[in-house]
Amino acid sequence: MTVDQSPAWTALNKHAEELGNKHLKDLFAEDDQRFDRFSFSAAHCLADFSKQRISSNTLEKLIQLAEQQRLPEKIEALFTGEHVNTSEDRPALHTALRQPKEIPLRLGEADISQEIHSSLERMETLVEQIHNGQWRGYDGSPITNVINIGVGGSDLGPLMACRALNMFTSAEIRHIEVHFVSSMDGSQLARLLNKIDPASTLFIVSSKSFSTIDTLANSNTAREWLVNASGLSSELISQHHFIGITASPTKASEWGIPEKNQLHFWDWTGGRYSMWSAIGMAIALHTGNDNFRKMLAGAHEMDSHFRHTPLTENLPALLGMIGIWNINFLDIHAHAILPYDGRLQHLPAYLEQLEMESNGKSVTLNGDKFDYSTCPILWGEVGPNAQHAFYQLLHQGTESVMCDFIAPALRYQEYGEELQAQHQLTLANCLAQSRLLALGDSVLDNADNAPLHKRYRGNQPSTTIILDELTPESFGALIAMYEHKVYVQSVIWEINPFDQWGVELGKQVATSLLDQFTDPVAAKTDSSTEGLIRFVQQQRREVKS
Ligand SMILES: O=P(O)(O)OC[C@H]1O[C@](O)(CO)[C@@H](O)[C@@H]1O
Repeated sequence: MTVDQSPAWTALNKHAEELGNKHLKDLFAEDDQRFDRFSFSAAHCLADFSKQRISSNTLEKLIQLAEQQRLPEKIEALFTGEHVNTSEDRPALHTALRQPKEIPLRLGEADISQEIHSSLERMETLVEQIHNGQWRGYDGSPITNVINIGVGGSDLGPLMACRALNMFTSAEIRHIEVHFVSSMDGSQLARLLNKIDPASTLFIVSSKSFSTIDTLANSNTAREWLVNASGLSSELISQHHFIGITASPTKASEWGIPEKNQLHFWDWTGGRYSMWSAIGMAIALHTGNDNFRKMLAGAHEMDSHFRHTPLTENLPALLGMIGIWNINFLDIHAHAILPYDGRLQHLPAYLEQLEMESNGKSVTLNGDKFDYSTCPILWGEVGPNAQHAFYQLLHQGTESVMCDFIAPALRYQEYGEELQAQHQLTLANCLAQSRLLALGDSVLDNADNAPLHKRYRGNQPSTTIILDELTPESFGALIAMYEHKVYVQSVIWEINPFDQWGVELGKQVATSLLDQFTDPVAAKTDSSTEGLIRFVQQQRREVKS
């Protein structure tokens, strides 16, 4: 029996028939305590669910579904290292990466807490060497530019964190600029190589597998650039200019990263859950080791909340379960991520991978196909900019969309009044948008008289997440909250959120197509692919002649 045939699911279906058509403006009119009833806080975050299309009864029924799916036991299984990643037969222990050293965690014979902390300390030593100018380029220059080469989980987390926590970078380490290169097309790399000095540039090759073609292509180009600039061998260049961060040390060595320049993490760290491991080195380089540790501490705070708080007040559990309500019972399949703080500009892209690569699945843990919906389509943008781009669709389009509004309560405390006023303006916009999305033009007195093209129907559900301030701690907690939300949903849908088989075949097909560009009689494909390759070849011939 799949979950959609279970008693708790059936009860929610019935409840959705009764409540589902009720407009948010009526829910607010009936109960002026909605905010108190439906907002919860923990670990620097307040989540206001009152603008979701829920009643207390909805939450009770969602909790019953979570209990029926044994969520509390599954949470414990995650933290204690059970093999929750069934298709790859291993644990998913990202929570262990942010656990304080004193708390032991046995995995088989080993206490992995010790291993994790020695890796962290080794990373910190390298970071210090780079910060204090001890690490030198091939001509003795200290390092001033660091380029993280990685993609997906080996890029998005560190990139997001560096932008989010930029203001915490102290003056002593500002001389190091950290850049990110991910795309295999080479555009980011080409732009950088044109303007930086090879002798003072260090590359961090971040790749769990050390076999991702995007990352290897960029790394090969980078090494070639250094070899050409220095006239030295690639071995010597690798000694001074390449650090490898990986769970596949043999492959890193084969590529040419000397062992002393390698930092390792573990196959039980999923790529998109890895910014807490040595993959986060770019974050420590940019914001300092102490801030990296504060980020881990904030995430750990959220972990403890998730592990020990009853479901009725558990932020990640509620966030996940209300998502389930929207997707599976209110039939909403689009989710917008709207940070009202430019420092969180990369949060939407990060969550796109976290949520869609984790839960974009259609087969249960037992390998059965099912009929219910799973992960919705996520996208987003910094809220104030999105207002001038796609909010038209949110307010007047035909699609139901659930939104997450995210903002800090306090900002610019140490700056002048102008910037503080800008923050207030931003918050006012954030609250205005969620209010209008929920209530529609009932916020006006005489909206009924307006022509249809000026009407706002409202009833678009949203959650507002307010951080006390954006700090390394609150940022860590926020991201951990979303990680756990994804896990909660996977437990309900009975899917494995820790594998990503859906990205493998594309890599294989691309490899085989590469031959087609040079050998036109290579294996047959399809008329579109062949036609497009012919067109590219023809363009090349014309340029040559
Ligand atoms: O760190 P790696 O092994 O280079 O992988 C990069 C990314 O590629 C993926 O495997 C998808 O192709 C992601 O899951 C991962 O974050």
